Amino acid sequence: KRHKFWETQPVGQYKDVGDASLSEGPIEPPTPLSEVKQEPYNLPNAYEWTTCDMESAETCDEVYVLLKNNYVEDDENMFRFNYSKEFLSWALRVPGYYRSWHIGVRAKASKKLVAFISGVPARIRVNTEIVKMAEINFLCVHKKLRSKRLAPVMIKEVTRRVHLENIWQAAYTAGVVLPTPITTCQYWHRSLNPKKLIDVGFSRLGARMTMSRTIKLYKLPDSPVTPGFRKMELRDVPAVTRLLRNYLSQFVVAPDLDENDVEHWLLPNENVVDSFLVESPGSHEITDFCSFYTLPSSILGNQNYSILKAAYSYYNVSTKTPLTQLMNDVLIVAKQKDFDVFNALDVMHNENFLKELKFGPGDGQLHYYLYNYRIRNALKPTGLGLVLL
Ligand SMILES: CCCCCCCCCCCCCC(=O)CSCCNC(=O)CCNC(=O)[C@H](O)C(C)(C)COP(=O)(O)OP(=O)(O)OC[C@H]1O[C@@H](n2cnc3c(N)ncnc32)[C@H](O)[C@@H]1OP(=O)(O)O
Ligand SMILES: CCOC(=O)c1cnc2ccc(OC)cc2c1SCCC#N
Repeated sequence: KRHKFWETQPVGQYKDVGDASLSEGPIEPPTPLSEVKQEPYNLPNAYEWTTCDMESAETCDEVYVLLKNNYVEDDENMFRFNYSKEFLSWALRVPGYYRSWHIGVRAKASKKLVAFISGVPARIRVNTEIVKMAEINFLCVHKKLRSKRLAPVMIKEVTRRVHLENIWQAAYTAGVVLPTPITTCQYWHRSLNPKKLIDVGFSRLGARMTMSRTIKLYKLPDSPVTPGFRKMELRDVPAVTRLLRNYLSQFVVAPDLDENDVEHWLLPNENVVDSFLVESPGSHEITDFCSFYTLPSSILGNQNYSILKAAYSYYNVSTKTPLTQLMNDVLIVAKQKDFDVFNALDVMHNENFLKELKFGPGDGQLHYYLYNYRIRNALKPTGLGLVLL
């Protein structure tokens, strides 16, 4: 497949795959800041760049509406992600963020927001190297402006603005195959409300299964079973940071999280992220941690339902409680909070609980990418310790 834009970029090219002579690390060296293009890339005449100040409720709402109507849909156009405003604020206003990396495109005449792309700073460890990167997300062009090569301009502009902050690498995911994934993950889904998932057409009644039999199959206890299982609190940040840093050190690619990052990304934030831990009743030692984020989707073209309430597995650490038991407690809490489905990728140690806890494999894949950074050895999802939103 011809990638007229991606063939020009410092990313692993298909022709490089398997070339052992290429070393791990940056593909291109940094440019002297004085040589980075100072002015924005050109847009078609009718459009103009805008920086989206996500601290402004009005701008946050414009980004929310653009994504709600034009962001990612599944292949059967059954769902479209419906990231909430508070979620977008959380995902974009991260410790040390750059407002200039929240980039919009407006139609000059109407001032309507018609496209968006975002970057947030992150420290990502690749093997033993900790690399300052931009995590790129929420790339979106209005449905009416598709296939006009706007995306490459958006990508070059966010690249330029990231370069101006002396950062030369990025991480991103996509459902589409581009040059060249560092690994490819599978989505898995655990029904919590099987009746709704069947009604919307996502799930089908199994052969020789009645609806009541199916509901019984996915039934969960009313409350978690692990002694000492409780919501994470601010006072837990140091212990959770230690637990998580130790756990993530085993993966080839993982975020390098400090207490500030843990407080932002993992402290419970209503309707955005939920996190729990196991505190040993006797020693008060924190032995396990689990978390999920809330990402609803619009249900497209269904008379009875308009929103799918989905929870997405985030970071989970088990050092004492069996991972399967810990994750079953998370499913119990998600059901209590009226989620319809609990989703997980086959990253980290997730494959150890997926089948036993009645997850089913999805038909979508998620490809992970690094920009301007080559990884020497092919990476399996079990070697990946990074969950992007
Ligand atoms: C050092 C810092 C570096 C920072 C930058 C790092 C890189 C960050 C990269 C971004 C990471 C984003 C991560 C992220 O946000 C998570 S993935 C979600 C992306 N968004 C959506 O799928 C929303 C719905 N779709 C759209 O809005 C449009 O279809 C988009 C805007 C996707 C493409 O608009 P369009 O009107 O449909 O298409 P044209 O404008 O005509 O452009 C066609 C060209 O765009 C390439 N394309 C298509 N989809 C892509 C995708 N998801 N990533 C990268 N490239 C993508 C495509 O291969 C082709 O290039 P090629 O000819 O070479 O093949
Ligand atoms: C019921 C299981 O599917 C989803 O939860 C879901 C919801 N909304 C989407 C919106 C866009 C979309 O585009 C790929 C997929 C979904 C999916 S399946 C992949 C995400 C997971 N897990």
